[in-house]
Amino acid sequence: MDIAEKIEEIKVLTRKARTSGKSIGFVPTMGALHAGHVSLIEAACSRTDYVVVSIFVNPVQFSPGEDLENYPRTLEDDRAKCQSAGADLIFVPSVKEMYPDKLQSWVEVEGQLTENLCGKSRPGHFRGVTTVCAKLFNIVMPDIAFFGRKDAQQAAVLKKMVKDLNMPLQLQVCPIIREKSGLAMSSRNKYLSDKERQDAAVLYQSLVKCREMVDSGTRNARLLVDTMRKMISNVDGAEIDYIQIVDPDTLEDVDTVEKQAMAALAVKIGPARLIDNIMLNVSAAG
Ligand SMILES: Nc1ncnc2c1ncn2[C@@H]1O[C@H](COP(=O)(O)OP(=O)(O)OP(=O)(O)O)[C@@H](O)[C@H]1O
Ligand SMILES: CC(C)(CO)[C@@H](O)C(=O)[O-]
Ligand code: BAL
Repeated sequence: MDIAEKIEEIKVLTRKARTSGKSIGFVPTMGALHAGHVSLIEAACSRTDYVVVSIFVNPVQFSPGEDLENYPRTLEDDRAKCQSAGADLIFVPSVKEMYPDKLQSWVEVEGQLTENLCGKSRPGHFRGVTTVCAKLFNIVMPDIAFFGRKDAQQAAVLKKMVKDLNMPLQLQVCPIIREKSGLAMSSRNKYLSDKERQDAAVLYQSLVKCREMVDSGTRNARLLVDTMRKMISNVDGAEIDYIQIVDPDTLEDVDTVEKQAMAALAVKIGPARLIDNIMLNVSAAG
């Protein structure tokens, strides 16, 4: 496995793989890798011949006051995880390498896709994500890029960017990997104390309850959200940012669950703002 800090090195190595007939898989990350990231690397290895992982804590997707400085950085451990998952190349650029001059060109997806859900409390966040992903896609030129469904809004926004701008790659969205308690794996779980980590299991429990209610016939989104809100509010100190039922493709709010929908939430538990979601399926008969 190679590790490179410079864009030029990545271009040379990926060109070599491409000219020898290999398909290129790409897993963009911000590091502090866990089993969720490993599952993306494994998916990439199973579908493509040469797998590139990027590790870059992208400053332009953080707002002032967010956790940019404190974001966990665990490069040695990350390198070992990439190697054992089967990656071929890790790209670890510096901020200077990615943003050598003041950035004047941005890629932005407009509308509810970026304004609803996390867009409300993280203005500018998705513009930072789409811009860095556009840059990374231009550097790596992958055939397939792999993203996790935990960040479902990010995946929906990036799909729209790729479609709107005819970017020559496919996106594959992979399942959420969870801890035993059901808590979605996340680099930010490192901020949680043992007690907070136990408390945070309520997020998935509330999503499962929501899905069970839909399975047994509840269609009213307000009732679903109220039930989840009550469960989460029982945890001392949990601060709800949002709990919403949305269309999984457009991310527009849904009042009545008549076709497939997504329950999504963001909740602060102690110092960590955590997100999670679940698909709600309505059978033709139901
Ligand atoms: N539990 C998970 N299961 C599957 N994919 C995941 C999981 N957690 C993160 N990913 C995916 O890994 C990729 C890189 O995400 P990132 O490095 O931000 O990790 P993260 O754990 O989501 O971190 P954060 O705590 O900052 O949200 C994204 O596509 C993200 O959706
Ligand atoms: C896609 C991404 C690597 C862009 O910085 C980041 O938002 C993430 O880790 O999900
Ligand atoms: N996992 C998405 C990156 C972020 O929260 O900034």
